[in-house]
Formats: sequence, structure tokens, C-alpha cells
Amino acid sequence: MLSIQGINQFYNQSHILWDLDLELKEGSCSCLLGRNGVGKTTLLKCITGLLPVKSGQISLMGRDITKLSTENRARSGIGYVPQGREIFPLLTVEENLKISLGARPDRARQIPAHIYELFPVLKEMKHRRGGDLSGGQQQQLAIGRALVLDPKLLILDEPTEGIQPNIVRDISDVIRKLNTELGLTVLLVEQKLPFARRAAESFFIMERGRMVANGPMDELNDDLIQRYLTV
Ligand SMILES: Nc1ncnc2c1ncn2[C@@H]1O[C@H](COP(=O)(O)OP(=O)(O)OP(=O)(O)O)[C@@H](O)[C@H]1O
Repeated sequence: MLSIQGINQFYNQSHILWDLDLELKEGSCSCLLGRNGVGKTTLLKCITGLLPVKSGQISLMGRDITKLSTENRARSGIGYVPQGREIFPLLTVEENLKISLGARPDRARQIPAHIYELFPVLKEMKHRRGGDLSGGQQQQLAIGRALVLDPKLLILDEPTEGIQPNIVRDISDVIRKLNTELGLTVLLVEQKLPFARRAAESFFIMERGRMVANGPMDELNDDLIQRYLTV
């Protein structure tokens, strides 16, 4: 459903992504792994359109989206939960969710009910300010906000960063649920291996801007971990 072919990306003179390919099957749940600074966030931003690619092609459900704006990619079915969550601290939970409504093709005015069903805490706290929520609640808000646009592909950048260990499991459960029950295709970046193994069924590994390994999660062996992930 997502097909990336031969993309190259630069920050000024620095060549960050090198002839990178990635294929996501519809309904898959994959984790992108790699040490700090190898280009994982950059790749996610290229998929969402926040960063332009110098060359190569990105297709979503058979449609070339390489030149589409971020907003049009969101309308085409890409939901994005950025690193650090980027919720609006002074807006209420409800206002944070409503911000995305305007980009829905059907111009719906109400927050889809299934979002509050998935995250009851957001309903309970809908009049509270985003900044008053705990890290785990803010993460649920950030995921909920991405779901307002009814995405087909959900991209999450380090969803457990800064979240209490007892909430981390809830986040992986939600991701599994979105994948298995709502049928969303999921791509997440994650540093914590136990979380990656729980949340995702397949992996991709990057090293210095290149894709160097991928496969089902049970093939993520000690050799790969030692070579590409151990610091
Ligand atoms: N805005 C920027 N301008 C210039 N260089 C950047 C910029 N953002 C990132 N880089 C560089 O691009 C490279 C890839 O960064 P990126 O954030 O994509 O890596 P990452 O794998 O997501 O790392 P992390 O796990 O630390 O988030 C790094 O060398 C980083 O220093």
C-alpha cells in the first residue's frame, strides 16, 4: 500500500537518505529501527511530505504522492503522530481533536465517536487543556488527532518517548488494536526493542541513511541487533 522507490534526501549539502526503498503491505504493522541519527525521522517526514525528496518516488495505494503537499497526503490517507507529540498545550483536548476536522474530505463537524471509544480518557478530559494531560494521555491525544482524518496508513515516531513504563504497554495494545481491529496499516519508529516486538509484526533497519535489513519480527536476531542497533 506504501511503496517507496529509490528516494534521496539532503539537508543542504548533507546527503541523508540514500537510494532508499521501502514496501509496506496493506494491513501490516512494521517497526523502523536504527541507531540515533541514521535518518528514521527524516524518512517519516519524507513520507508525510514535511520534507521534499530530491529524487525517487513515493506511492500510496498505487497513486504517486511524491509531489503532493502534506495536507493532501493527509487527505489521501496518511496519519502522522510526530515525535514529541506536538499537541497544543493551551487548547482543550476537544479543540486539539477538532483542529484536524477541517481537513476531512466530508467536512464533518463532530469528532468521530470511535475515537472517544478507543480513548475514553479523552472523552473524560475533553474540556481540559492539552498541557494538563500526562505524557501517556497526550500520546493518546496525538494518536486520536491523527485518527480524526480517518487514515489508512498511520505513522508514529517514537510513541513511547517520555512515557511512564506502566503506560507503555497500553500504547502497544492500542497500536495492535488499530492494526488488527480497524485494519490500519502501521509504521512506527521505536528505540525500545521489547515495545517494538510487542507492537509490530515486521521490522526494517536503517543504517546511515540506507535500508539494510527487513523481515518478520521473529527474524530480528542477536546478530542484527549487535550489528545495527547496539550502541
Ligand atoms: N533540520 C536538519 N538540518 C540538518 N540536519 C539534520 C536536520 N534534522 C536532522 N538532521 C541530521 O540528519 C541525520 C538524520 O536525522 P534523523 O533525525 O532523521 O535521524 P533518526 O534516525 O530519526 O535519529 P533519532 O533516533 O535521534 O531521532 C542526522 O545526522 C541529523 O543530525
